[in-house]
Amino acid sequence: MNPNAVIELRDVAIFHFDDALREASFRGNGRTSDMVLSDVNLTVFPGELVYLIGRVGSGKSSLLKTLYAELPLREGGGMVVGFDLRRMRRKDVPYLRRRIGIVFQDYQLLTDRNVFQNLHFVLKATGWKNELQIRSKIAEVLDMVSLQNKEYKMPFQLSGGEQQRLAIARALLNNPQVILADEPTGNLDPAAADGIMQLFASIVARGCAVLMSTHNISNIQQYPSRTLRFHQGKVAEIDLHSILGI
Ligand SMILES: Nc1ncnc2c1ncn2[C@@H]1O[C@H](COP(=O)(O)OP(=O)(O)OP(=O)(O)O)[C@@H](O)[C@H]1O
Repeated sequence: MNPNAVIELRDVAIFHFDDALREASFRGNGRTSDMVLSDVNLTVFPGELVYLIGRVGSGKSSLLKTLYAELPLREGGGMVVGFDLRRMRRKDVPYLRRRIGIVFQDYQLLTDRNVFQNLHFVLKATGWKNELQIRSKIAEVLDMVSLQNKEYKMPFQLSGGEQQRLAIARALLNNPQVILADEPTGNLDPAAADGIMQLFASIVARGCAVLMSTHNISNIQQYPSRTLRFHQGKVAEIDLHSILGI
C-alpha cells in the first residue's frame, strides 16, 4: 500500500448482502449476496478531486459506502486515511468517520436545530469539550462556507445551496483528509451547484481529497479533474475528452 495515499483499494469487490437472499440460501437455494462491483483498484492522494460517474444503480454510492464503512469490505484490500477496511470492527467506525467528511445529496441536517446547534452537536459527539474552542471552530467553518451570520437560522430558513454549505461545514469540522460526497449538487439549481463546486475546489486546494459522485457533467466541465466511470460492474478511469469533447 502507498504510504502517501489517503484512499487505496486493491482488487476490491463490493456486495450487498440481502437478508431475503440469505434466508433462501439457508434453505439451500443458492446466493446470499449480489455483487455490485469487482476488480476495483483505486489510489487517491491528498488534494485530488475525483469524480464518480455512471448510470443510476451502477454502484457509485455503494463504493462510497464501502469507503465510510457503511458497507463492510469483504473482498480485496482497502485503506482509508490509515484505517484498514478489512480489519474494521463496529467500534472503530466512529474513529474513521472523524477523519473523513461525508456529504449527501439530501444534506441530512438536524431539522429541529439551528445552524450553530447542528455543528455544536457534532463537535460534542466527537469529543470536543472546551466551549471557547467549539465556538471558534464553528466560526471558522462557517466562514469557510460563507455562512457567517447565519448561526441562528433553522435549516428550513436556508436555501438548498445554503443547506448544502452547512452540510459541508459539518464535514469540515474535524479537519478531514478526505471528503466523500454523494451527488452533492443533485438537488440544486445551476447557480447553487456552481457555488458548491467552487467551495469543493477551495477545499481541494487546501490539500483535502474529495471523491464526488455526480450526474451533472457541467460540474466536471467547470472543474475538470480525474473521472472514474462505473459501468457493467467495473470502474475505469476515463479520458475527459470523451465526455467533455475538449
Ligand atoms: N441496501 C441494498 N441492498 C441490496 N442492494 C442494494 C442496496 N443498495 C443498493 N443496492 C443495489 O446495488 C446496486 C448499486 O446501487 P448504488 O446505489 O450503489 O448505485 P449508484 O450508482 O449510486 O446509483 P445512483 O446514481 O442512483 O445513486 C444497484 O443494483 C442497487 O439496486
